[in-house]
Amino acid sequence: MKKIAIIAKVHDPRCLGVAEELIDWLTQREIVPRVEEHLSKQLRHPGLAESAESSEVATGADLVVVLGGDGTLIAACRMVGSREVPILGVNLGSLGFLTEITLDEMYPAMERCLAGDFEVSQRMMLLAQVLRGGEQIERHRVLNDAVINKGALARIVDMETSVDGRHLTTFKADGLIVCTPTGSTGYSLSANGPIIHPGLNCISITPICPHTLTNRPLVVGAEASIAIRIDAQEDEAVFLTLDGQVGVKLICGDQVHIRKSDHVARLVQSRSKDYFSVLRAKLKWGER
Ligand SMILES: NC(=O)c1ccc[n+]([C@@H]2O[C@H](COP(=O)([O-])OP(=O)(O)OC[C@H]3O[C@@H](n4cnc5c(N)ncnc54)[C@H](O)[C@@H]3O)[C@@H](O)[C@H]2O)c1
Ligand SMILES: Nc1ncnc2c1ncn2[C@@H]1O[C@H](COP(=O)(O)OP(=O)(O)OP(=O)(O)O)[C@@H](O)[C@H]1O
Repeated sequence: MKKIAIIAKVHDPRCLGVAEELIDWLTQREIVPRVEEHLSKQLRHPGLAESAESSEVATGADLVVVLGGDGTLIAACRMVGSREVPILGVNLGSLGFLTEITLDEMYPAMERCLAGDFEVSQRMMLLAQVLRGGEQIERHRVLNDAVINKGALARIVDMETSVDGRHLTTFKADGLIVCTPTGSTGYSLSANGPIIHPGLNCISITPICPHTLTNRPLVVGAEASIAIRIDAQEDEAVFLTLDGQVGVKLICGDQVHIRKSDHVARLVQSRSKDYFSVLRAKLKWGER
């Protein structure tokens, strides 16, 4: 393993410091890492790392090291895109549900990665498309979720939803979360969605505050094709938010199509913890 990319949380002095140390460590092993331009500009010795645009930082890499929190890891998955490069997430954020390697574990984990001795957890992602007047105007890959949400005005949004071309229901709600098993512990969890083990391949459709006594989150198969038609007044703001980080303004009649991506994210696993211990430690699951 010779080509390593480093993606660090922006404007974070702690992440910058750890990145500097990691670059020194890699330099001693005759590896020239690649970093994003914003990080390169802040390094004390920028010559020790190649610099690339965010969209290119993972090109040709054997491993991507993420220094930050869950948000940085999610953003890194978008930068990796379809390349399926293994991602080692080192938690320098607050929760660190997805970035499960601690700073103490970073160098032993790096040693193992360089020796090719590591396991990855393969995570399904979703592809979300927005169609306006039958034309695709947006296309995004997400690790966690695609969320339709109303704007500031407190009006219900009507979302006519079908699965594999069959009518499911018209959700009347504040919004709708369509998430992967990885994303099930994010926003969907807050909307009473189920916790889904990331080893499964499936999609959860979780309404946000539906105005009914009977709606419950629905889990469909990974091959399902979900279509949601937005029915809102002209002056109402409705948004599609991808992984909580990219926003698209929707208008009445827009169709949001969501299905499994052809590509997976590959997260390097910690040797010291498993998914259930992370659930207990980070989300206090099962505590009473
Ligand atoms: N009410 C909510 O719970 C709510 C609202 C908006 C977004 N979100 C989630 O935040 C995600 C974006 O994360 P961010 O860090 O960029 O935004 P953020 O900084 O707003 O973080 C939200 C929190 O969710 C945690 N988180 C993110 N993905 C997770 C996952 N898969 N499992 C468990 N915890 C997770 C983060 O560590 C953070 O503590 C979105 O994809 C969405 O799932 C949650
Ligand atoms: N390199 C990067 N490229 C793009 N966006 C980034 C990058 N680093 C951080 N971000 C953005 O900064 C936000 C905050 O980062 P992050 O979530 O990692 O920190 P945190 O809130 O401290 O940690 P946690 O998510 O574990 O609570 C992310 O949602 C992401 O949008």
